[in-house]
Amino acid sequence: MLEFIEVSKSYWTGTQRKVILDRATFRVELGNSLGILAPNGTGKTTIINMMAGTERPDEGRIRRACRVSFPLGAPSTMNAGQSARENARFLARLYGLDPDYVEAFCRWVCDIGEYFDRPVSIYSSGMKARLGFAMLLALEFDIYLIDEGMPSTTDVEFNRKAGGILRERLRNATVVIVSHQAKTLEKFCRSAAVLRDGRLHMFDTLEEAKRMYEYAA
Ligand SMILES: Nc1ncnc2c1ncn2[C@@H]1O[C@H](COP(=O)(O)OP(=O)(O)OP(=O)(O)O)[C@@H](O)[C@H]1O
Repeated sequence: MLEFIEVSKSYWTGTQRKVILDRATFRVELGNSLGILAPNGTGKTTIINMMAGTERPDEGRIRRACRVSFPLGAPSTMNAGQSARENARFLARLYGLDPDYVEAFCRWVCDIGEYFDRPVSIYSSGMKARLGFAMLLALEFDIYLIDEGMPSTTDVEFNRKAGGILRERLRNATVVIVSHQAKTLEKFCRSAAVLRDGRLHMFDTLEEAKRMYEYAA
């Protein structure tokens, strides 16, 4: 279970205070994947980063009683000067896993041929997205954090494979996806929330959340 207790977070923009969360209390229960809907610039990434622990709340507490992932696509998960192979093996050592397994898994998921052994700095954005997804799914977490949906590649086959892997993983794990569009959440989330004016409004179904999101838009 991942719990926010009376969490407040805001930024000073230079002229005013931008409130992301205002004494927000909510829980992500294991087995109940959650989608959070919010317009651009309202704080989705900040909330995901607070869930991951890379951003601190100004006030309140965040309890993680399970293994919570780093966010999918977080730039800090890859060393651009190293190859996908080196990144995968480093990640394996960091998490105490077999480097041969993690390398083989990432090589299979990425499917980027000889580029797997070339530095990440020369990859296209689609290749980086594939590697980010592979590195996240190579590790076992109870809750996977995804910012703005699955990797945005144009490769239909990869998208199908990635969706299949995530669905398989969700038999035993939970996902939190933040997005500005409901379509991104449809495939993977059971319940949903809408972020508005510093509050997270929780709903049992995505349909209910969509109604509030679209009504208030
Ligand atoms: N370190 C910071 N200092 C000041 N303002 C910040 C900082 N980080 C984020 N913000 C502001 O806080 C707001 C929320 O940012 P955040 O990136 O969490 O939003 P988002 O909903 O993920 O946006 P997008 O959908 O555009 O990616 C934005 O207005 C952003 O400019």
